[in-house]
Amino acid sequence: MPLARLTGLVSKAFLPKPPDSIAVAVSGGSDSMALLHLMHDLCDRHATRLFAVTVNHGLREGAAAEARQVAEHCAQLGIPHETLIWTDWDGKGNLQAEARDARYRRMAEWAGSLGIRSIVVGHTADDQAETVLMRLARRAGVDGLSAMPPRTMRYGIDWVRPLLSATREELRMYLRQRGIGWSDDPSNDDIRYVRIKARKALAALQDLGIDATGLAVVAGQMRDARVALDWQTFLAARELARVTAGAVVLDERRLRIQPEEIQRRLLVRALIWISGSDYPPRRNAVATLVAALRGGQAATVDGCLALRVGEDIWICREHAAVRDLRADPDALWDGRWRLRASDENRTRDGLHIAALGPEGIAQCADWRAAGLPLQVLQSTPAVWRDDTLVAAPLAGNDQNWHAALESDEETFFAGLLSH
Ligand SMILES: Nc1ncnc2c1ncn2[C@@H]1O[C@H](COP(=O)(O)OP(=O)(O)OP(=O)(O)O)[C@@H](O)[C@H]1O
Repeated sequence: MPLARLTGLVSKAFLPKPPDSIAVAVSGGSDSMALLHLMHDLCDRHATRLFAVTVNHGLREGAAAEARQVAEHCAQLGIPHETLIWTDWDGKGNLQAEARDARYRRMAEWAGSLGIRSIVVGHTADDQAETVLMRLARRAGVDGLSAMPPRTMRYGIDWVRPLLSATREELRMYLRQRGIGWSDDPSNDDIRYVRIKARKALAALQDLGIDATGLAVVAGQMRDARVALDWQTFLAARELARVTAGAVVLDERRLRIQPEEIQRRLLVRALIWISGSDYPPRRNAVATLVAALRGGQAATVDGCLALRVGEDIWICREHAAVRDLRADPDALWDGRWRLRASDENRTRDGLHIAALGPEGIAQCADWRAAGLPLQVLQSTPAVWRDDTLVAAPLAGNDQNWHAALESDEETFFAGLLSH
């Protein structure tokens, strides 16, 4: 009897009880229609206000009619429903990915305007298994194979996926038992999409006894392994890492005795924290960087520079990656530095901030007194008037200006645990 199990899955996702108001994202397909009903029952029991939302991407004939059907269905259940229209695609990039991203953004904006902080989505064990297969094809490691998490914070919304261990068939059985219909998206049969290829491959793997539930369990275990690795990386970082002048400094001898995966994770997190990138650098790029450092060489990746200085490895911004940046002196510089003048009355006209770079060092006679490696100092912010250096706070040449990181050492350490 699937009902009790499915009811249990949605209540478990919101223990001890759901928030006062919550939204469910309904495409009109079987997964999200089942989710709509399961959430309706749950919210009824807890007097939670449930809202529903559908995004019409306008990409298929029939999309508007499907959205209308969802709206009518919600009206019968007494659930306020909104259809959001997405017509902004500029023809660039991957349509599927663009549509997904736009969908999440639009739904987040809509929820924010109603004061809703959580949106429930209907990803299933089948979606999870397809994701695992696609990631295997891309030679993913523990992180990639952990597939979709049960919750994600994105665009200020807590996205909840309570059905990750339920199969599509289970949900369809639930709908049939209740006499509820759903729409079938014809693109779900379009073999040009990698996801649909993975779906077909999954069907073929049944003969080997590999099914969606089994692969979803693997994804869950990978997620646990990932959390354990993140903790191990965090504890290692506390032992051997520190932040100085916006750079991450690693004690090379202590780093070397860590398992390779921990070394890699620590380097990756340092690179992400410094570059501000949303994505980790490619595996090959990190492997090349590790090899270079072992050989005592410096290497660059994603606008960052890693170099060996005595017993330490310094990872800093590559000054050339930010040297052309021009901003007003009060702006956030390179996504993480904020400059302040102690004398607020001094004129700022004609000033801009750019990396100190070799040109700045050339105008900074006693930069060595700062005790920082040359390359690190070059990547720090400096105040300029045209080509003339006005202040280089980290080189200590003008006491009137101070530079502070918006994202400090604690943020770096916390970032090691938040994935
Ligand atoms: N157009 C949409 N409008 C609102 N929510 C959507 C939309 N498309 C997807 N979602 C949400 O994201 C979840 C997963 O999306 P996915 O693309 O895997 O689903 P689908 O195959 O389009 O539909 P379903 O999961 O309902 O069968 C859906 O279950 C639903 O909660």
